[in-house]
Amino acid sequence: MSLLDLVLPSFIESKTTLLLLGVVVFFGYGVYRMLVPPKVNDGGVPYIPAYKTLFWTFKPDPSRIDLCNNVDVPALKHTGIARSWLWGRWMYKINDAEYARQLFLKPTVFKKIEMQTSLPYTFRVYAAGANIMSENGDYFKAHRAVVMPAFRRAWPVEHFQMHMQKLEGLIRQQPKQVDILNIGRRVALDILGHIIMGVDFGALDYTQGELLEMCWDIVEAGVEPLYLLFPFLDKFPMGKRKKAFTNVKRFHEFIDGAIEKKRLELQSREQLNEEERDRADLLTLMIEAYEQTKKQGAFDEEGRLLPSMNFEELRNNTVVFFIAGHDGTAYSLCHLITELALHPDIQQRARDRVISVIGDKPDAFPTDEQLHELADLDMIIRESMRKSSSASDVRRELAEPVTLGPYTLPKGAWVHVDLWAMHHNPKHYPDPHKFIPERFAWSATKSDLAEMPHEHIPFSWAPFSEGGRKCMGHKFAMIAQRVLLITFVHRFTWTLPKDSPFWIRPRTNTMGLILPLNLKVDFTPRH
Ligand code: HEM
Repeated sequence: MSLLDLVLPSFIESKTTLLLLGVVVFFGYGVYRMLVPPKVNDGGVPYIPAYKTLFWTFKPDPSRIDLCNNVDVPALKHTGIARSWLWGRWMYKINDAEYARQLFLKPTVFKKIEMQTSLPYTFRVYAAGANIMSENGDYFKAHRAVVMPAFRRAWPVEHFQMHMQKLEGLIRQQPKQVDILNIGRRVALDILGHIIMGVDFGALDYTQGELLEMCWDIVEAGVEPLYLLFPFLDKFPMGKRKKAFTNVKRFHEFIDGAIEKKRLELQSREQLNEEERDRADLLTLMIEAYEQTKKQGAFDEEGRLLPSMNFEELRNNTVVFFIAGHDGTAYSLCHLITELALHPDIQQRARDRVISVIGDKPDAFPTDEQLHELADLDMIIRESMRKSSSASDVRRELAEPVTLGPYTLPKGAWVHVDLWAMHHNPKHYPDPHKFIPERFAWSATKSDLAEMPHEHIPFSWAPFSEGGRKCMGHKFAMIAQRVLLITFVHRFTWTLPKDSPFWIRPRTNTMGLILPLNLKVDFTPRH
């Protein structure tokens, strides 16, 4: 009789030991799967060891640029594609614009990942359920029929003026060591509250504290790297995470109330005219389109009747506008301020240009025409969004096998364009770590595609994604950044404190939407 025969029976008899053994096998298999990706007949796509991603994600003092430089760009250098561990699974990561082009332009093959079926228990699904961002095919078209009319509009400067004045006042009160993330989030929330729902969140006035806290708690929970890497943890929300789930419930109630109020207002009045439409908030326009499609149905390009959207989905889309819109806008503003603090010469050139158009009176603010005339400032914004894209990636699921260069990826695989790695791919952008707005000089002209120089590779700049599923708020987000840039260079000069760690490299989180960590800036009023 061997030693094993003696030990094993008594070992197995104990239920606790068996349970423990089960847990060890379960987690052991999980760890093994993280270290060794399952074999796939894809033509030999290389893989990035998961421990590397984990190390650069969770190391103290993290930075997305470190993850990009030390893991993504070297791994993708020769192939433009590699397998990577994210969202609790292996997926394909790409940073070659030619591969990205296929993903952007073939939405029926590179489908949106329907989170509510693939990872139904996650915070993201709890917060935003089925919405325009997550749907495919006819369901996406049904959402688009209701959402799109809200975005077919102009964005007059009057939408921004009051918020910019408040922001200016706030900085003037205490111009040194300004916490940029904090003010970026405040201004984004107030602007978005205004344009999405016509609600004043009072973020720049430091009023409405509870509502604000609730929104920020949700926003923070959405970019928590631990849950982005290991989504199964959302099955057991505890502590801070549990509080975030509760806050989502309260936020839903708040939005439901606002929708109901607006519906009643709309019922008691005539249809909106053109001028009212340009001033109306997105929710009002969306409810108008929703009521119309409920009465008359929504149809696709071939005249086929589309499924109808329900009330909950109307709310989900409002939540998505807040989550996607607030974070993207806030963090892009932060990155823009950082780049101009690091590059005083470019800051001054922008200032000279702005003064040449709007003058230098202390309260000068651009008119709509002047805003249009200053479109050439977008090259600074574009370069900032290239160097520090607030969205770090764009993910899709394959509806059928796809060939990318020498590789064939199987049906069902998840593929994501790593925007950071693509925007720092030296093949597309020589000296990718340098801030050179002139790379985008061609984009200042009206017919930008016609003016695009041959060396600029189409689709290599995609902070808003591209193709049929490009960000619906992209025009608004570009204008918001232009207005902020104009206001800031006109009213202030600014720099980083001497001891700022950002002089050496930016400190940011590493997954999801990318935001600066502990960034402080010193402002000096010009008037
Ligand atoms: C600088 C700010 C912003 C950035 C960087 C940004 C980025 C993005 C990106 C990368 C996507 C594509 C996601 C994907 O394909 O998986 C997207 C989609 C979307 N964004 Fe934005 N966004 C910004 C602002 C906004 C704003 C202000 C709104 C609305 C108020 C908005 C609404 C949307 C919507 C509705 C979609 C879904 C489009 C679709 O799936 O067809 N975004 N955004």
